[in-house]
Formats: sequence, structure tokens, C-alpha cells
Amino acid sequence: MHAFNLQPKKLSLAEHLADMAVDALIDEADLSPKPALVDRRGNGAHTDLHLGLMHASALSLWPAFKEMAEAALECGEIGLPLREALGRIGREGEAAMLTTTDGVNTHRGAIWALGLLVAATALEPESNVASAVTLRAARLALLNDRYAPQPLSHGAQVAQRYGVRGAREEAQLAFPAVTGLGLPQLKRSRAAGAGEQNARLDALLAIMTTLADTCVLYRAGEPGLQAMQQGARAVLDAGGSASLGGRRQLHALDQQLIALNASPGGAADLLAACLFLDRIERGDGLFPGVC
Ligand SMILES: CC(C)(COP(=O)(O)OP(=O)(O)OC[C@H]1O[C@@H](n2cnc3c(N)ncnc32)[C@H](O[C@H]2O[C@H](COP(=O)(O)OP(=O)(O)OP(=O)(O)O)[C@@H](O)[C@H]2O)[C@@H]1O)[C@@H](O)C(=O)NCCC(=O)NCCS
Ligand SMILES: Nc1ncnc2[nH]cnc12
Repeated sequence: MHAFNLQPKKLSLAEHLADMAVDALIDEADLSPKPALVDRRGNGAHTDLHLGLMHASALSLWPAFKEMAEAALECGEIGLPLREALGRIGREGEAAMLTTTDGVNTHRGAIWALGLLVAATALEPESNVASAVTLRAARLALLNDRYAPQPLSHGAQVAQRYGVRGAREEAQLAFPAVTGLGLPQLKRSRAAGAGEQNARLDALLAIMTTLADTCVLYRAGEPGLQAMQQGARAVLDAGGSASLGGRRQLHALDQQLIALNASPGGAADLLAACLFLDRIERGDGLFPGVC
């Protein structure tokens, strides 16, 4: 008989989904070199963020993601009770994040996107194709949470000023930047032989080519958004991040966005959503060992 039990603990579905959401956030944070974002090299365009803080923030969200999955399992269907439970848990998750980061907004958009996707997966784990999961998430996002405060957030200010779609609409439309751009690019770059890190960078860039990132608009206006979209397109047109030409364009984009103080935090959140959905689609350990 062994002194230690070496059998891995069986995870509940909710725990497993929370693990996958946190893993996606940590993989996003670690991915380097991302233009103007926090990564292994440094803080990008941020003075108040660093990699350790992004990791701590991601880990602080595990209980919220688990609770969101549990709420979905308990409710069992898309409806106002589940939407309002997710809103409450999301707000508590935001509070936990802000306590961990001493008030710095690290993952507000990610709580929203991944929270909806975790709940949508838990509702029907066998229906794990990205288009089906995002459709369920959209149906949840379309419901009106009566208890949601209506602060004049950065996203709301920018939406008023420029008439763009922000994080709410991205979810309500079933995450077109993820299913139409990020995920297909991730798969194309892998198929073309790019290494995993470069395939993920290409997926981020594909999202950046068209996203109305309200973080960029708030910090750097329309010139910042144009620089982000055109610069990301230039990297992909030059052969992507695995090619020498693409790498040069990526370096130029990083410099340009930092000079403009334009950090694509919304695109980073959607890359995390993309990595989460990729794992869900592949069923990475989702069913065996899960109780
Ligand atoms: C519905 C909400 C998403 C609120 O949305 P709204 O647009 O009103 O609010 P914002 O506070 O602006 O947050 C939106 C965050 O979403 C990310 N984002 C931006 N553009 C997009 C986009 N086009 N599509 C998808 N996602 C997008 C972005 O988050 C990232 O950036 C944050 C860091 O931003 P940064 O500007 O650097 O930092 P700040 O401190 O805010 O400003 P600076 O002073 O530094 O310039 C970081 O958090 C990333 O995650 C936007 O910030 C939703 O949040 C909501 O209603 N929540 C309530 C609770 C709830 O219902 N939860 C549901 C649980 S499922
Ligand atoms: N890596 C990152 N850098 C800055 N803001 C972010 N928001 C989400 N991920 C981010």
C-alpha cells in the first residue's frame, strides 16, 4: 500500500470548466509577443498591469466560473433565472478580481465572455461545437438582467461617441470575432505548420483586424483603432507571426500601439474565449474522469 494516494482527484464538470476558463486566461496572458498587451516580455501600453497580476487575477476568478457552471447545471435551461444568477456571480467575480488586483481592471470583459461560454457549455456539454456553444451564450446575453447596474462604463461612453458595438453586442451576436475570425485562423495557422504560439498570435491578430475594441477607442480614438486593425492585417498579409516578414510587421505594430497608448484588451479577452472554445471543441479531458 502506498503512503500517498496518487490517483488524480475526479473533478466535477463545473470544476473542470472553471479550470479550462482559468487556463485560457493564463495562456492568453503568457502568449508573447502580443502587441501593446501584457505578456512575458513586459507591460505593453500599461502602467498598472503586469504578468503576475494577470495570473493572480485569472486564478481569483476560478470560484466565479465554477459557480456559473453550477448555476447552469442547476437551472438546466436558458432563461431569466440563469441570466440573473450569472449577472450576480459575474459582479461578485469582478469584486474578487478588484480585491486581488487592488482595484485594477484586469479581466472585466473576460468575466463576461468566458462566464457566458462556461455556462453555455455546462448547459449541454455534448453539444460542444463552437457555433452551438456561442449560440447558447448569445441567447443568454440577449436576456435583460434586471439587477445589472447601468454605469457609464468606458465601453458605453465609446459606444455613444462612435456608434460601435462593444462587448455586450459581441456576445449577443454569438461572438463573430471568435467564431468567424479567431478560431478559423488558429486552425489555418496550425494546418500551415505554424507552432502553437504563432498560431495563437495569428488568431489574436485575426480578431484585431476588425474588432471595435472599446479599450483602444477609449484610450486612442479612431486613429488608434485604425492602427490596430490595419497593423494586424499587415502582419497576416506578410505571412503571419511565424514568418520573418510578419514578425517585422508585428514588431512595428507593437511599437505603434504603445506610442498611441492603445491596448487591445478586448481582443485579448476574445483570444481567451477562442482558446477556451478550441479546448471545448477538442473535448480536452472534458468527459473522462469528470463526475
Ligand atoms: C456587458 C459588460 C461586458 C459591460 O460592457 P461595457 O462595454 O458597458 O463595459 P466596459 O466596462 O467597458 O467593459 C467591457 C470590457 O470588454 C472588453 N472589450 C472591449 N471591447 C470589446 C469588444 N468589442 N468585444 C468584446 N470585448 C470587448 C474589455 O475588457 C478588457 O479590457 C479591460 C482593460 O481595459 P483598459 O481600458 O485597459 O482598463 P480600464 O481600467 O478599464 O481603463 P484605462 O483607464 O486603463 O484606459 C480588461 O478588463 C479586459 O478584460 C472591456 O473593458 C459586462 O462587463 C457586464 O455587464 N458586467 C456586469 C456583470 C455581468 O452581468 N456579468 C455577466 C457574467 S456572465
Ligand atoms: N494580456 C493583457 N494585457 C492587457 N490587458 C488585457 N486584458 C486581458 N488580457 C490582457
